[in-house]
Amino acid sequence: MSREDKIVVGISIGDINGIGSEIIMKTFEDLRMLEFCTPVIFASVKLMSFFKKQFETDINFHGIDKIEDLVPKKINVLNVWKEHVDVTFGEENPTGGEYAIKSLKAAVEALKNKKIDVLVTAPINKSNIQSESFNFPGHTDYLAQELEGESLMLLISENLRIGLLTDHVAVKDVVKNITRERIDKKINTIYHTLIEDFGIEKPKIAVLGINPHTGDNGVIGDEDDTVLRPALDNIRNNGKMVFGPYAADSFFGSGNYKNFDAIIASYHDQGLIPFKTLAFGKGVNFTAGLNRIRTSPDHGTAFDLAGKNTANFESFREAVFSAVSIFETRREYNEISKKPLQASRKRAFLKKK
Ligand SMILES: NC(=O)c1ccc[n+]([C@@H]2O[C@H](COP(=O)([O-])OP(=O)(O)OC[C@H]3O[C@@H](n4cnc5c(N)ncnc54)[C@H](O)[C@@H]3O)[C@@H](O)[C@H]2O)c1
Ligand SMILES: N[C@H](C(=O)O)[C@H](O)COP(=O)(O)O
Repeated sequence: MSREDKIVVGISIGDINGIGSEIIMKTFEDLRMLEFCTPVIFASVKLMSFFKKQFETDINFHGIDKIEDLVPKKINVLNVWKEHVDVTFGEENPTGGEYAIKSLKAAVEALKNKKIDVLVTAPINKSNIQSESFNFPGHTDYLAQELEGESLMLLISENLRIGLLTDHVAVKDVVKNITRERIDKKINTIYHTLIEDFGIEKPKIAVLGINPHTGDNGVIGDEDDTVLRPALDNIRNNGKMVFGPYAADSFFGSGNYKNFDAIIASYHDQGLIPFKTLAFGKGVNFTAGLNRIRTSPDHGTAFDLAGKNTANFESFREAVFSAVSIFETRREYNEISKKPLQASRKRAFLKKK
């Protein structure tokens, strides 16, 4: 397989009744995208031809039956299935879930076997994907099982990175999931990803509190004092620049978030509400900490817009750019790390980022 040195970007189709197909095609309609990456869409040529007609685009696909046959400078479509599939835009139904998972499983297999360099996932619906063979609340949890490493859901944009201590966890279960072990693992992951994937030499990390006003000395809950503070003190004593816990309510409004390379929120909405308020449409969801790279847009299936040709594709395009950029930064970091005597090269790498 001649890849002409382009990074191979595998793309899972997501829920076929959502906006996934539209944002993928809008992204690759711009043929300049093919100058720095080779896309492979995991779906079927039949299905993609249906979408092409639906959205009246003149995009050209190159159908392949084996990943080894992919061609650089083409928008490759790997036939993961051959049968006709009914698309019913805007409908949450079992077909949408079934084919989303077929596509995702094939793409993750290719990622594990290094047939693709990075994976960019189009959005899935968390309800219709559930089955006996797939019982995960999202991509992050599935990838954490399939790949190696300690995963972290990390939302990134040009000026903001927010990671989550607990991600797809019901609010009633958040507190019991915030353990010393989890805090150590998540901080370790964000620390290493900032250095290795983003080239930041001495990362500064802020952590948001669990309770309102970080508990106000135990008046509104004591977990900030009994669990979070001791864990962060220990991490600090071991040399990492970790700050907080900060009261979450004023952290973004005050502008304090601009002083850090990344912010760790205690639970999903504490982190994702400010992120999506500040960066929606341009943000990227990166599964950090694993031995392979996966990104996705910062939004979901948007069934209300599906089939209408009005969805914004910029976040998906950013997800492709980010995956490629993280892949290159990590590769460079790993190459330099293999030659520890070249310390000056490593310093230069970290400074130039
Ligand atoms: N990466 C993923 O697979 C992913 C991410 C987020 C949500 N989801 C899932 O998607 C489903 C729907 O979730 P939701 O309704 O909470 O969020 P959503 O992001 O699908 O929609 C929220 C709002 O944002 C709008 N919106 C979303 N994407 C847009 C785009 N590209 N252009 C313009 N407007 C856009 C929608 O029209 C809607 O009004 C849920 O099952 C959720 O779990 C999946
Ligand atoms: N929490 C993510 C968001 O709101 O954007 C989303 O649910 C995606 O999760 P996965 O990447 O795990 O599918």
